[in-house]
This record gives sequence, structure tokens and C-alpha cells, in this order.
Amino acid sequence: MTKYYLAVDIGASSGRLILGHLENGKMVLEEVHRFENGMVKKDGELCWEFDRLFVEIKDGLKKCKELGKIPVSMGVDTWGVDYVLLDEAGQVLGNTVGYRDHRTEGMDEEVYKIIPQEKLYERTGIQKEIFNTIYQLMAVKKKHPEYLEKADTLLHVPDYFHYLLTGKKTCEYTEATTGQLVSPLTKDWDYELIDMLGYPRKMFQKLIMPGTPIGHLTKEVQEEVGFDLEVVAPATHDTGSAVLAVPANDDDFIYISSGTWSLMGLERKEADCSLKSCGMNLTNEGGYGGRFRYLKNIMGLWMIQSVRHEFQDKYGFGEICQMAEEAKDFPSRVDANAQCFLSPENMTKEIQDYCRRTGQQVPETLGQIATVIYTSLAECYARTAKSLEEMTGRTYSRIHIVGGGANAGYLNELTAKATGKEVHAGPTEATAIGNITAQMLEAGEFRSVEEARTAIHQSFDIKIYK
Ligand SMILES: Nc1ncnc2c1ncn2[C@@H]1O[C@H](COP(=O)(O)OP(=O)(O)OP(=O)(O)O)[C@@H](O)[C@H]1O
Ligand SMILES: C[C@H](O)[C@H](O)[C@@H](O)C(=O)CO
Repeated sequence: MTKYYLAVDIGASSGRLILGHLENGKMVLEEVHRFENGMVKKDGELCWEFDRLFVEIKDGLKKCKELGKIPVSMGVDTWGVDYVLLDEAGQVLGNTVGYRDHRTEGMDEEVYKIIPQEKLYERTGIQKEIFNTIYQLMAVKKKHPEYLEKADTLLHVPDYFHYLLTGKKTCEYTEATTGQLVSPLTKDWDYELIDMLGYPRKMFQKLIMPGTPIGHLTKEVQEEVGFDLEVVAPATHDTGSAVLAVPANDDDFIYISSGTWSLMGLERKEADCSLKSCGMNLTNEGGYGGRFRYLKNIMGLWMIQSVRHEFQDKYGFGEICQMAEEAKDFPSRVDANAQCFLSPENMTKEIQDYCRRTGQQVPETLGQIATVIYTSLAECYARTAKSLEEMTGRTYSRIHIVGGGANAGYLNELTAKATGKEVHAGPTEATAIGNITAQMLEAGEFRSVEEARTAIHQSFDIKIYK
């Protein structure tokens, strides 16, 4: 009988439930459910709609039942850093605020009064991003100390969905590392740091590694969806799952996990927490099997997504990509990682203002704006490739682009040109594939990560740009 594994992969812009199984050694995917995601304003704060997302997860499970394809296990992955605080009764405290909210402004300075930035990097190896959990918790401490007083448990977003599904409170390691409170040496919470910051120790659950079985569906969920299965933690940070699905086993490449963000980096056995690495703001996130994801967060296709919304979602991503190519001679560039693009009121205006401020030609049409974004991203990729090469003292000949952004052919071409490297684009559902792979490894369908990556390479289309 076919054994199906289910990935619940929720990105910042969309979520999907994807079934995977093996057929003659190849992985076969079937998308059963897809839905929109994004932050919405609540009480003046940018928040996630976790209740709605949980309904979507259950709707997807019901579709599995309708299809007669009951998975043996499932796992949830999402973006990084965000979390909920639960009280003793398991209720969420406060709004489910997302990482683009402005509440963390100035919280870096509050943290550095307690521990200087370089020391923090030395202990955690995590890049400074103003939205890291460490700064979000400082915002709560300053603005809503009552939540910290009442908090019994901190769960990151995938852990929260695992809790709603099983009733079990767990904290998965790869996602936890994004928060900047985990030690890369012990691969556990840095409790000393947590104490220094005055965050209640008891909120932090014992960390579990990807591949750990969590439990079965609660009676209520079973009754609603019509079946039971085991929940197994994947690399719950979506980038961790995406990197597990990079279709290569050598070490001559840099990857880009390309979706809302572009996460560009390398897989390494040790974390580099040096001052030089800190200066380049490269991060050492926890990966599958104890590896590290040494990478940079680049603003990514969030810029395209935002502009698309501002043009009333009239055009598909493929059409926008084509318009950008038609406007390819437009000369202006922006720093794709400038903070002004993290959460602007209006991305189109922000890009135009940036060009105006820097004395460049101001883009007006959608094609011109998109070409500014794509070319600026490609230039940022080229700079990041150089930083990674400088830090490792070697060069890499290929770039593997995985995730939805691998569909952006024009960006792939620009990336090949800007970096001088061969670009291998695909698979586009790498995150779901990595999620399923962790479950399959746990179930013994693959004997090793290498075997899984060979199967992934053989199972999905990969387009090469020279
Ligand atoms: N046909 C296409 N042509 C060009 N770009 C595309 C195409 N399809 C998808 N994309 C790009 O891929 C992005 C979506 O990628 P993906 O689905 O991996 O993101 P996500 O899962 O919502 O977010 P996250 O990266 O946070 O997980 C879109 O924002 C878009 O820019
Ligand atoms: C906050 C970002 O979502 C995070 O840093 C990034 O790694 C991610 O999760 C992309 O999906």
C-alpha cells in the first residue's frame, strides 16, 4: 500500500498542504490544498491570523480524507522568529504580532544595554535582524510586562500548530535558532543569556530535533477530519526544510531559498561566530542533522509581492517577470537589503523615493519597478556570494535556487550574469519536499540525507542557466 507523508508548508505569502510518496525511488508530490497568507492590521499592529490558518490546515486534512489518501504522518513548517506566549490554560496572550510590525524599533539598543551586539553574536551566531525573537520579547517586556508574568510557554509558529493538532507543547530546534536565544555549541537554549535578559526561563521548552515524533491528533481534531496520524517534526523553519531539499551532494555550490525572502548561503558543519562574520551579518541557523545554515537574509521577492498588491493584484508573477524583462534597460538600482524596504507603507513609493534620493531615474511603470527590484536583487546576490567566498576562503561554481522564486526565469538569468556562476533552478516546492524528506528519513524510507538528495535530484525538473 502506498505510504503518503503530508507537508504543511506555510510561507509568509501562501500556505499549502502537499502529499508526497515514493514511486520507483522517485518522490511524487500532490498538492491537496493552497491558501493565501499575510499579516493583517489588528489594534494598529501587524498580526498573523493563526485561527484562520488552523482552519486551512484542517480543511487540507479533510481533503486528504476525501481523496482516500490518509498520510502516515504530517509535519508543519513556517517562516522563522515569530511565536506565541501561552498562559497556564494554554490560551494565547495578546495579539499574534508578526515580524514586520514596528514594535521592535529601538529594542536592539535595549538588548545591547544588557549584552553588546558582538558578544551576542559570539554566543548565538545569529545575524542581527530587528525582528528576531530576542528583540520581539524585549518589546513585550517593555510594553506588555503582564504577558511575560502570565506566560507559561513560548511556542514558535510551527510548534503552536503542532500543539493545536496534538495537544503536545514542543519546541523544535531549527526554528528556535532563528530567535537568537540558542547556543550553536550546545544546540540548546542559552539559559544564561535568557536570565540576563530577564525572560522567564520556564517559558522555554526542551528543544527537539527535526525527525522527532510529537504525537497523534487530538480526539477533537480526529473527529473533525475523520482520521488519525502521527505528527513528526520536520525542520520546522521553512528555510531549514528547503535547504534539506537542495538537490546536490557535493560542496561546490551556494544555495538561495527564494520565496518571500531570499536566503543565500552554505551548509556547514560548524558555526562561525567570529567578529568578521558578525561584521558581514551572516547567520548560523540550525539545520537538519546538526548542520548549520550559514547564510544571509536578503529582502527577496517580498518587494515584488508588495508591488504586485499595490497594482491591485492585476498581474500574475509570470507576467510581472516578463514586463521586467521588457524594461531591462532601465538603469536604476536600490540596495535590496535597505531597512526601508522591510515594512514600508507603500513599496512602490519607497522604491521611487530611494531612486529620487540617490539621483537616479525614477521608475514609473510596473515593468520598470520590477526590473529595478530584480536587477538589484541579482547584484545583492553577487555581493553576498563574494562575502561567503571570503569567509570560507574558496570559490563555488554553482548556485542552486529552490522555492517559488526559482520560477522567475529573468531573475535566474540576471543572477547567473551578476555572479558569473551557473544557476540551477528548482525544485520550486523545495520546502514541502524537505519537510516530507525529514518524515521519510524518520520512517526509514531513506537511509541518509545523501540518498534523499539523490532521489530529489532525480525526481524534479531543474533548469540550468549558464
Ligand atoms: N511564475 C512565476 N514567475 C515569477 N516568479 C514567480 C512565479 N511563481 C512564483 N514566483 C515567485 O515566488 C514567490 C513565492 O514563493 P514561495 O511560494 O516559495 O513563497 P512563500 O512560501 O509564500 O513564502 P516563504 O518564502 O516565506 O516561504 C512569489 O512571491 C513570486 O515572486
Ligand atoms: C523572518 C523570516 O521569515 C525568516 O528569517 C526567514 O528565514 C524565513 O523564514 C523565510 O521564509
